[in-house]
Amino acid sequence: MRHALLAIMVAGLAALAAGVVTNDFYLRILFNIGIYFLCASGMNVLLGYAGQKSLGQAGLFAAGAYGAALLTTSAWDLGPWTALVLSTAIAALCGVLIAAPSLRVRGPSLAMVTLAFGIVVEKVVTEAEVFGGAMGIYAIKPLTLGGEPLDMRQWVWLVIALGLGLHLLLRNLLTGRYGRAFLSLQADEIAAGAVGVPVHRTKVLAFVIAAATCGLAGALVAQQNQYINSDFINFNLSIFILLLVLFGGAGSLAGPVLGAVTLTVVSALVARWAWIEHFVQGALLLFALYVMPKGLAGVLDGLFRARRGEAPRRAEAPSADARLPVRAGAARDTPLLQAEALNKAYGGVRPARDVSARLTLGHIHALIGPNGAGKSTLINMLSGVVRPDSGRILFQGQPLGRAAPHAICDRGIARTFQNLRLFRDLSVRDNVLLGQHARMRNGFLSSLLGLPRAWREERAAEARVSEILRFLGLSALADQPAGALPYGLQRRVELARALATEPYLLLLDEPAAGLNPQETAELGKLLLRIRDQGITILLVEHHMDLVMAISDHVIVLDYGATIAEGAPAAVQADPRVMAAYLGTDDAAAEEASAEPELAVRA
Ligand SMILES: Nc1ncnc2c1ncn2[C@@H]1O[C@H](COP(=O)(O)OP(=O)(O)OP(=O)(O)O)[C@@H](O)[C@H]1O
Repeated sequence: MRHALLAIMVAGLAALAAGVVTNDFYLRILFNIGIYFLCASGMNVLLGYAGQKSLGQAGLFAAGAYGAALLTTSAWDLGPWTALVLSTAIAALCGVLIAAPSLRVRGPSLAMVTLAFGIVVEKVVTEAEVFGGAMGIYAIKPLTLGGEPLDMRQWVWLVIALGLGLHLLLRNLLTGRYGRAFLSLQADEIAAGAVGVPVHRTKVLAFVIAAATCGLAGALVAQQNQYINSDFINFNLSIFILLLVLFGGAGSLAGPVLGAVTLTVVSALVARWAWIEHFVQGALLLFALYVMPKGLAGVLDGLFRARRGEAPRRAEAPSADARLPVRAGAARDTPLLQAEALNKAYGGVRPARDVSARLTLGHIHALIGPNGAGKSTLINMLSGVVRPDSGRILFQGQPLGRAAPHAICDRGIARTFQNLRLFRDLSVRDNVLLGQHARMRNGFLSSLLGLPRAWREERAAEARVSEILRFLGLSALADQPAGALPYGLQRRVELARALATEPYLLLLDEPAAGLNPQETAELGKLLLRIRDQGITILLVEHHMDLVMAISDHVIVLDYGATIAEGAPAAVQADPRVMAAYLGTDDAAAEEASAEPELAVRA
């Protein structure tokens, strides 16, 4: 609420300034700030939150501008307000187009593809007859109020109103499950999918939001000027939009406004020396990247944070009375999971050879084997991160087929990773809330509009997450960035995040790796409590003491094949298992079988 009031106050002050200013030059600066704010707000979602680097935003600006131009001047002859809405929609559709490559390429490659998109659009609008060639399109209908075209002051008020509306809508969206989902993409796409975030869909959404706001800005500029030509659409514009976000503060709600105000004013100051303008932009980009990587918003935030001081970093003991949120309705008449004859090969390496496994509801199953035996590969196949070459997996009697990781998570299989994959810059609470992503039912519109349903879902998810944090003894660390915690606690946060997906089956890839003996013993107790709350566990582990102490059933892999399975004691005494671990030949294995008390160790 405080944020909304502040935003309304800032917009009110800007509107007041527009009301008293008489000079057209200053009104135009205010108009430009509004236009660039619109572009930057959407770009902030794409770059600052979702972490997708696009250098083609000028192409989307063009889609909106030329959309409005053609819709109001050609045979369609639409009204200017209808054209404004439709051209924004056209730009949003182009956003889907530009999002397509992002599903395949990342980082610099994505930047190159989007750059190519911008250049192609620039070429097309310069050359194609339909866009008026280099001359552009004239006599675009301006927006009207009561039949009269808006005057400059009214244009400024309009962009301020649109900017405020957009800011409040995006704030609703970004402070809830969608904002967290965008941030998770930026941090780690594999982990995002594993906790239930639909990676492709969320990426496309970010591109569409950025495209729609750029398109809206383009349409407004075309309608205000009443003409558009290819001079407006150039690579500099794409860079400028990028700079607005980087300089203002990527990933901060205040970033776009700080960027738009500062850079528009600076541009206006140096506008009369064209050669300096580009130089200043380049210098500001370098300055933003090197000196303040989190932009102006980051600098201001840092000042406030320094005053607030640091919070404690100690975990408390897990709370004995906390209860995990558990999904009802696990099928009891079939095995929880059945893997049948799974095979996987990477060139000559075959980490899965006809692997079959059967997991029973309410048990702790351990998956053991020497290094490189194929344990992580099996976990990856069960969680959809890796597709088996052949074989099938049935979960609660239904085949998983080619389901994506987020869909598998949604069906009730959660996982942790051998090499931690936390969202390091997010707080512990947000990491765990991301686990709730697929359990929350508020859709895009209710989140964007901040409807009561979205608030209720958010509060309910927060309550469940608090309970999970209590269960694991992490409550005191909820507001700490996950990446700043000691390693053992980071492992616990990853476990909390997986539990937040409310799984039937929890796949744990070496959860005790890097833990000291005391932490390992605590982990063992926690896993037993998790099982007792009805969650089945498949545990990949090298700590044999832990495996033997808590498992109900052990599966042993060697060279991608199952060599033994059964109760822990029986498996421990199995000569094939000892041979695999000790690297002995058959004769030695026979000999070893005569000494059943020999402990199996990794
Ligand atoms: N993406 C990949 N590309 C090529 N080879 C791979 C890939 N993933 C796994 N492998 C190989 O498959 C084999 C099994 O790897 P996996 O990580 O499943 O073993 P593991 O039993 O989990 O081993 P560890 O206990 O050391 O973690 C290894 O030889 C590994 O190098």
